[in-house]
Amino acid sequence: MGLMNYIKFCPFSGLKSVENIALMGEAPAFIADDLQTSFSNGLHLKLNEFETATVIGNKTYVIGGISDPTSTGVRIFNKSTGNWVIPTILGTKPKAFKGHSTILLNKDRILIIKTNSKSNDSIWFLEVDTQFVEDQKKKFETEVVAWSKGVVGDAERPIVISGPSGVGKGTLINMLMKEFPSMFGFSVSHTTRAPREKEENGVHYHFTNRSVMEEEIKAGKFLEFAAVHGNLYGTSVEAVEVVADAGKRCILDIDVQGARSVRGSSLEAIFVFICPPSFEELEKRLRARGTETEEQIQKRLRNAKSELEQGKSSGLFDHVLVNDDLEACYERLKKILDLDGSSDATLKAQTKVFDLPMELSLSKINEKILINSGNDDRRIVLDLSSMKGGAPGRTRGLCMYTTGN
Ligand SMILES: Nc1nc2c(ncn2[C@@H]2O[C@H](COP(=O)(O)OP(=O)(O)O)[C@@H](O)[C@H]2O)c(=O)[nH]1
Ligand SMILES: Nc1ncnc2c1ncn2[C@@H]1O[C@H](COP(=O)(O)OP(=O)(O)O)[C@@H](O)[C@H]1O
Repeated sequence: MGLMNYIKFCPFSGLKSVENIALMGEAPAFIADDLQTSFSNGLHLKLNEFETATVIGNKTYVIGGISDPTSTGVRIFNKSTGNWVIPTILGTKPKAFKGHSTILLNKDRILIIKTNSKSNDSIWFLEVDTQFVEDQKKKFETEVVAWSKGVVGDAERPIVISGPSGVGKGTLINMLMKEFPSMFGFSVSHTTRAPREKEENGVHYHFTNRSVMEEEIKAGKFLEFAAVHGNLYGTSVEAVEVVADAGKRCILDIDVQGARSVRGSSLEAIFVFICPPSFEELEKRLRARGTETEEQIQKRLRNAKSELEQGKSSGLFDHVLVNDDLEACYERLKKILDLDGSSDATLKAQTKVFDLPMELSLSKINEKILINSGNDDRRIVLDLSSMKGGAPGRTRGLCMYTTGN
């Protein structure tokens, strides 16, 4: 068997069946960092190169093979049934990586630190028993795990803007993006409605068709979705993550149903509802925009009545703004977002990026993870005390710094 190493565990009576399974693999094996943890489970699993095993109760989560695009990258060995399970994997998984170390947090998520990586792409969480994962297990009726990327720095809360068609949401969002280009990023939704003349695919919306979007919804690609004015609209997990990746604060222009779904998610957004000064003024703006047919305008106006009722009375929104005079409304919006008097230059995030070592080991002291490098005196600390968010979005509020040389 040459290179074949085993992670060896106390030879309990259940060992035999597990050993058979372990022998099925062909690739050279590798001893995981969390050997000690695995020992306590009484198992005898063979791991492939670059795989790690983390034990939670009766289940051993084997993470790795992520450099192989055909692999799902996560498999679970259930000690009580003696079976391997390939789970449904949600969230955006990390791009191909090889070496990594893992440590278990609160029995509900595994922290994964990639070796030989940049600090801004080194921290990942595999959620195995969080509220989100539990909800999805009921929905999919399978084992479910969910990836969430760890984001260093106290990323500002995303902003959800809702309001009836023609009230001025897009206009206000454009003003924010223009004045604070490095601070805000727009969550580009998917929609089945036809593009308007000046709309660009991938910029204003990802234009798609209903059957494709329904498939993607089933596959768990969307953070939320809703049928609005006869079309499907939805925010993909990726739309929000792209903005977070760019270090920006995410703005979502979504309807009241979508706002309700986001309220129930881990996104921890600020919810703003925009109202017109009157129904007549709303109708005037919608007609003046000239982007809809008469029939579509009538439908939007009918829907506006219930949207306005829900927006004002549901308690869903943190702030309700009347868009009477545009400039005055914009100033009030900036005040809500703590932007009055701030310039874009001073707001630009300055998070220092550094390299993580080729080899590393992890230990945990209270809310701090110590990342020890094999070769140098440098010690990297990951502080989880302000951790928030999580799958299907990012895990935010992390702090990572180096000590020593
Ligand atoms: N739930 C949900 N609503 C969305 C999304 N994207 C856009 N909407 C809402 O869909 C409605 C119609 O949008 P649109 O067709 O662009 O028309 P407009 O509001 O008149 O500019 C608006 O209330 C948007 O806020 C989304 O991803 N999810
Ligand atoms: N405060 C305002 N006063 C007058 N017209 C406005 C105001 N805000 C927006 N508009 C105009 O109303 C129309 C609808 O605005 P838009 O931003 O497209 O609305 P929404 O995105 O909410 O559907 C646009 O032609 C826009 O220029």
